[in-house]
Amino acid sequence: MAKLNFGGVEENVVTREEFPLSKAQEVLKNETIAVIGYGVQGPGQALNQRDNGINVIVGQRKNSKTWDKAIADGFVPGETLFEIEEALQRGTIICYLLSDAAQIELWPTVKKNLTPGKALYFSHGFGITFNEQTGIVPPADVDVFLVAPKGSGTSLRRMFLQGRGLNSSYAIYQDATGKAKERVIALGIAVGSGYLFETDFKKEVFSDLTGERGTLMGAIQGIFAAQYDVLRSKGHSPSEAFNETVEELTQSLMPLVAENGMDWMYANCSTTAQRGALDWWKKFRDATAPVFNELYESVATGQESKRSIDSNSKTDYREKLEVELKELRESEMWQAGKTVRSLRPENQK
Ligand SMILES: NC(=O)C1=CN([C@@H]2O[C@H](COP(=O)(O)OP(=O)(O)OC[C@H]3O[C@@H](n4cnc5c(N)ncnc54)[C@H](O)[C@@H]3O)[C@@H](O)[C@H]2O)C=CC1
Ligand SMILES: CC(=O)[C@](C)(O)C(=O)O
Ligand SMILES: [Mg+2]
Ligand SMILES: [Mg+2]
Repeated sequence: MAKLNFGGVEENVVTREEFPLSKAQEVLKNETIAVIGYGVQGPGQALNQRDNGINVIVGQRKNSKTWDKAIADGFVPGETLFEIEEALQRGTIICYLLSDAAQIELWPTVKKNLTPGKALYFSHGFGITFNEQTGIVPPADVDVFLVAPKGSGTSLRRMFLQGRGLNSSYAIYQDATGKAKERVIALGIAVGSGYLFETDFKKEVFSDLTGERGTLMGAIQGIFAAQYDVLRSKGHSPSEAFNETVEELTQSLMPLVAENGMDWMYANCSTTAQRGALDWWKKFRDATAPVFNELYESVATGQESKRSIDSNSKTDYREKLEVELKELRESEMWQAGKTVRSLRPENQK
């Protein structure tokens, strides 16, 4: 555990230095990690664990697309790939990586197989925090914890293969065995986390639901669309509007922010741009703060979780999501983006 200063606030974090992979392997050496769900997080976490020498198996619905995906990834039916109930019986740590809505439906089967001393692992605080909506109340004699990668499972795997690591939060909800902390940290390292920071189930889900509806996915699409539409309404071409709204950000400026912070990115732009950005950013902050407060309230009161469960429990939830994703994809802005991406020199045939 390292104590680091985050903008004046001291936090305990876990780095690979004081909890190396060898220690994670030692902690987990007698465990069978059963990854239930092979959508986005499932593959990333299962493959990284396997590459890290952890005894991991996958539980999926037989002859489903994701069953076939697990086979294509090298999991072997009857050896490391099982139908869900058998994987639950074999697993000593159950990684519950179905979609949050699907976790509700399967919970009775999972609960039945949570025998004393096992552990129930999540990558989101959703099911436990909103258990009045989900019904997910674990038995008292099992460990319950989470490792929440702060990013897509696809990135978790890509970064692992590049020798990098996606940061994760971790939280312990129940420590029935007295070993919950070492189990959760070991798993955090085994799934390929960069560093681990501590949270609790409620803070993880409140922040995560806010972030994905806010700057990470929802607000960013909204601000892109607003600027693009204004530029187009003033007669700017799609190329000019898209490059000025998205392409320059993703290709040039965000990598500079990632490298060394916002002031570094500003300092690598013109002084004209710096003056303007420093004059305007607070205006955007003040205009959006009320929306973020409304969003957080909607998360904290369970409205967002209810909306997610109601929508994503319907049998045609994926088709419904695809209709709206198609609208995004076929919007002028993102159609212009498709052409802009194709014109990147590295994409030229
Ligand atoms: N997508 C991501 O990168 C991230 C996900 N998480 C969390 O990880 C967990 C898993 O998320 P994802 O991988 O995105 O899930 P997902 O939405 O991709 O679904 C995972 C699996 O659940 C299966 N599934 C769906 N409905 C089912 C049902 N009724 N019965 C049996 N299986 C069913 C799907 O076929 C899929 O294989 C969730 O708690 C999520 O909040 C956390 C961080 C990032
Ligand atoms: C990728 C991630 O961290 C999200 C946006 O919270 C999610 O996929 O739920
Ligand atoms: Mg997230
Ligand atoms: Mg999320």
